[in-house]
Amino acid sequence: MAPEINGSVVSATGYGGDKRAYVTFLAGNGDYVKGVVGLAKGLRKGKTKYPLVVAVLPDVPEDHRKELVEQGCVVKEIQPVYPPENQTEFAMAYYVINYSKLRIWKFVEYSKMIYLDGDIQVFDNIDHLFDLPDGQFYAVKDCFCEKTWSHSPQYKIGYCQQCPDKVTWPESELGPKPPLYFNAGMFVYEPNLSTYHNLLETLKVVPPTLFAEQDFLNMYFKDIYKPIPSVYNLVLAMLWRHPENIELGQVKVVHYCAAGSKPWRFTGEEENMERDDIKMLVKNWWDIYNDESLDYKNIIGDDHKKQQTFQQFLDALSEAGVLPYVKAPSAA
Ligand SMILES: O=c1ccn([C@@H]2O[C@H](COP(=O)(O)OP(=O)(O)O)[C@@H](O)[C@H]2O)c(=O)[nH]1
Ligand SMILES: OC[C@H]1O[C@H](O[C@@H]2[C@@H](O)[C@H](O)[C@@H](O)[C@H](O)[C@@H]2O)[C@H](O)[C@@H](O)[C@H]1O
Ligand SMILES: [Mn+2]
Repeated sequence: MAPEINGSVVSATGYGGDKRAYVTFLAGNGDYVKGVVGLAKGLRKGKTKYPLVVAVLPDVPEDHRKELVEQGCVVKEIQPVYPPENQTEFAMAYYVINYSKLRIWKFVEYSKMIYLDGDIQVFDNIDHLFDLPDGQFYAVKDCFCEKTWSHSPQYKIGYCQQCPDKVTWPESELGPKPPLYFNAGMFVYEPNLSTYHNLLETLKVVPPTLFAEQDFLNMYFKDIYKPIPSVYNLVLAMLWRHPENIELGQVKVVHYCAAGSKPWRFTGEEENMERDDIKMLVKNWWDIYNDESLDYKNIIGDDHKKQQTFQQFLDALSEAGVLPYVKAPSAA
């Protein structure tokens, strides 16, 4: 039995025991904070049992952090991670900041986490994914058919893992078929300090490529990557690229990554944004974002709020190294 401090359980290894949480990443002082607020409210609507941790870069302003705490998020500041100097053109210039996502491997006060991009919405309870067997890296297969892939060999020959029989991979010209490739907007993983340090050391010697940290994570975890169904991360382009692979009514998680699809910036002018299913998914996102009954302040009673504040106080002490991870006594 782990030792106790002031009646609170301290996990024996200073690690998270069976502590679980969702985690997302927020950078800059722009409008992605709306995505994270929407995600917090969507997880609450699905009655998740677990908190949402937000890893924020130093450039996230105080008012955005305050809004996230008021929405019940656990805000943790991280330092940026930059890839080695290189002339690489990323598919999107801003992808360079996405390497900072790697900091989430050091959140070892949690034993298992589900990472979700800030442009993702969860429309159903997916807590059961935390029960997937340890030791694997779970994520959804990506699609190579969008223009963002136009510099890749896959795109140039019309090959996509979503329909591997459509174009046979030309082994004689391009070598062995690439391993299955996941979209890094959503994944189930276990924080671990030695993995964290090894990720950062490996990054120093791996030249950056088109899809930045997504490519890097695919290379790093290729031996333990386990695909999970697209219902857990609907990359929107699947709706027009591989409709035969999608049953929209079954989708639990939607990833607004297609060009022009970010709900909080939606104009409907970009290609495919005039589609009825896209307009419906954007409306579904706004319905949650605007639903005041899902605001944290309207959900909890005062004693829970005190408990939340006390836990954040303990988190701060543990983060400062004053205490190993300490779990506040349950309010129940
Ligand atoms: O200005 C930015 C750009 C990105 N992000 C975070 O980085 C993630 C990955 O970027 P994005 O989702 O735009 O990439 P995509 O999935 O569209 O390729 C976002 O979801 C946010 O969580 C952010 O906070 N601010
Ligand atoms: O930094 C690289 C990013 O690569 C991925 O986004 C891509 C990918 O999904 C392509 O397949 C789509 O075509 C494209 O639109 C989309 O931007 C991740 O979603 C994101 O979290 C992040 O890792
Ligand atoms: Mn995304």
